[in-house]
Amino acid sequence: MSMTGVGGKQEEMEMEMEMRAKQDFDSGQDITPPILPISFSLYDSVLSSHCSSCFSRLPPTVAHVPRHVPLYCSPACYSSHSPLHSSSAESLLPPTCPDSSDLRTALRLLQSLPSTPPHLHRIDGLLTNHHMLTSSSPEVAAKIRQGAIAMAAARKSRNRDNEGQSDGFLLEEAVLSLIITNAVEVQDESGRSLGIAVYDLSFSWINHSCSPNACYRFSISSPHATSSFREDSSSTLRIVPSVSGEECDACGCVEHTKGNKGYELGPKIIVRSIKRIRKGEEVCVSYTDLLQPKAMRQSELRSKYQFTCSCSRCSASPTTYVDRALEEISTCNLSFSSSSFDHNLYRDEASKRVYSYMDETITEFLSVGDPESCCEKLESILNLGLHIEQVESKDGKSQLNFKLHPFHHLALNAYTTLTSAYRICSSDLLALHPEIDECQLKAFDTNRTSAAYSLLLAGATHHLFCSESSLIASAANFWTNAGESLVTLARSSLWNLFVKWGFPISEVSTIAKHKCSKCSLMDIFDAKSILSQAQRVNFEHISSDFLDCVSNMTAKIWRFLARGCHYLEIFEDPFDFRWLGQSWDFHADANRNDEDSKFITEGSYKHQAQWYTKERRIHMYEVGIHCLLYGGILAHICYGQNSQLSTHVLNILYGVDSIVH
Ligand SMILES: C[S@@+](CC[C@H](N)C(=O)[O-])C[C@H]1O[C@@H](n2cnc3c(N)ncnc32)[C@H](O)[C@@H]1O
Repeated sequence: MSMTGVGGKQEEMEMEMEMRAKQDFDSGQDITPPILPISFSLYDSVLSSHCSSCFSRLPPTVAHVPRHVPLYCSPACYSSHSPLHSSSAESLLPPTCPDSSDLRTALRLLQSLPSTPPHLHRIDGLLTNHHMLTSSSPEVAAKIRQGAIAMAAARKSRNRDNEGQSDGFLLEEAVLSLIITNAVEVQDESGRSLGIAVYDLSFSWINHSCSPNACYRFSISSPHATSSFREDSSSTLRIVPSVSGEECDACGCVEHTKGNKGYELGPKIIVRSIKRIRKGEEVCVSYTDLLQPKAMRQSELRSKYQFTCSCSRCSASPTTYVDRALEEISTCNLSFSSSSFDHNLYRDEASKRVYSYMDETITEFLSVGDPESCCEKLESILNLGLHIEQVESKDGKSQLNFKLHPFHHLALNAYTTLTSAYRICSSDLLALHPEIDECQLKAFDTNRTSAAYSLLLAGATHHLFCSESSLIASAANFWTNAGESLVTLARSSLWNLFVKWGFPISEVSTIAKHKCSKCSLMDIFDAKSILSQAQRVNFEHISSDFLDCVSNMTAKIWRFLARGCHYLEIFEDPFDFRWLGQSWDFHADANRNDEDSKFITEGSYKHQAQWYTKERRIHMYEVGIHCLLYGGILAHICYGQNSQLSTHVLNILYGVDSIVH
């Protein structure tokens, strides 16, 4: 079989497709309806906890389920999905396949195709990149070939009479390549990865940009769910296919949104604008993590999707501020006097070493689960940096020290991990010794440090978001997390400890009683339509009012939150980074005042309790509310009013408001 197949015009098949806006959009508008997948599969690791058809979470079960047997939440899911599972031959895949979700998704798609589709470069309009992928690297080619062999073997044993089998594995290879090129990872509301899905042209023809004007979200709901968070499926597709800027007549193929293979259920995808988009402008989403520096993004896009990104962010000259910050490492020469020495030579080496050290630490934490050791190791690299010796010169050996800039992408990853590692330390302490006061105080303090890291992460990401607005989804998530940490801590029953010791600490009240008189965040958030409000008031004003307000309030608690943590104490303010120059370096003790030193060194734990005042509790609560409201507004813009993140914010703010333990 030829690569471009029989009877097709090669030129036509090899055209690069893209999607363009049918009309003008403001940021925060759905530009597609919820689109059903044409093929999808859960990851092996969640097969026993999630419905294989709609991806919703199953109630916990004690029954032993054999590996790779799909489970369903309802008869509707069973009848929608089970026949395909049986006919696609996926149960005949060798049990040794590592994670077979790619192969299962490919087998399901294959099942609905004619045995010899006319083209292997595009199948059902979707680009396979087969030729590029199989000629790019021997490893990728081998992986595709092995997968194709396993798929062909499974199909062969299903059709014992070998009916419809071709001699080679080209079709299997092409479909597997299509999955690699077009599949997206499906995540639940908490960001947990559940599996992969492939959508029809209306989504799959959207190209990538590192400064995209659109993002996507998933709608996962069980057919029997009574939840009110159903997506509005009445909206229409408001983007059109185009070839090099010219609208093309393929529109007919994208008008249907039910999934062209007849799936009635499955994780739906919705595309939404995150910037203003003019009619006719290309709509792009991101295929990669936008908080990675340029070199990492480019390398991932090249190896996975076979293209070199030339978007505005990648081709900016000089490199954008955000991309410089994400990889900024300061170099300090500890014992070498020659100024002619080229530090850059060692910078790449240092980056690699720091990367593998952090990667190992985080992987170890996720697998072994030792949060204390993880915190110690990550903070040591953040504080002390990495020393590289062995620099030979005419003056002898030298020692260089490399430190991550606080916005370095590895530092941002470290803040995320430290937030959860400190939180786990706190619950471990409470679970072990719930009755011992010292342990409760320690648990409170580790939670305080966790909240401080989440605030620093939100502040740092916000700083980058101000220069690169497509980072809105990260900003929404990090502000929400920071808000949740602070509000939870302010509501915590651990404050009773200080009351017990005779410190008058009143409980925090309802959200409404803490309405801020200086900003209108709560009104904007409470308005039925946040978005039209946000647009009217002008989003930039909302952001700057929020930052003014939250900075003023945080100034009253930051030292308290950061206390006792060497790295956090370096930051005088988690939102003001103007003091960080290009060649930044820090002296951890520089910002610590006498009061702070006393706090760390002096007296018994009861003596220290005087720092935990009702004013601090209230400020903490109010900062938390501000972060949640702002995170909720951002979430609304990038995910929509009924999205899981917006609902989560609402639940924290109002759902459990009356429950103050
Ligand atoms: C999901 S498809 C997108 C639609 C595709 N352009 C088409 O013609 O069908 C992904 C593939 O599109 C191409 N692509 C996507 N974004 C691109 C970009 N920014 N620059 C160059 N090629 C891109 C790459 O070949 C990639 O593997």
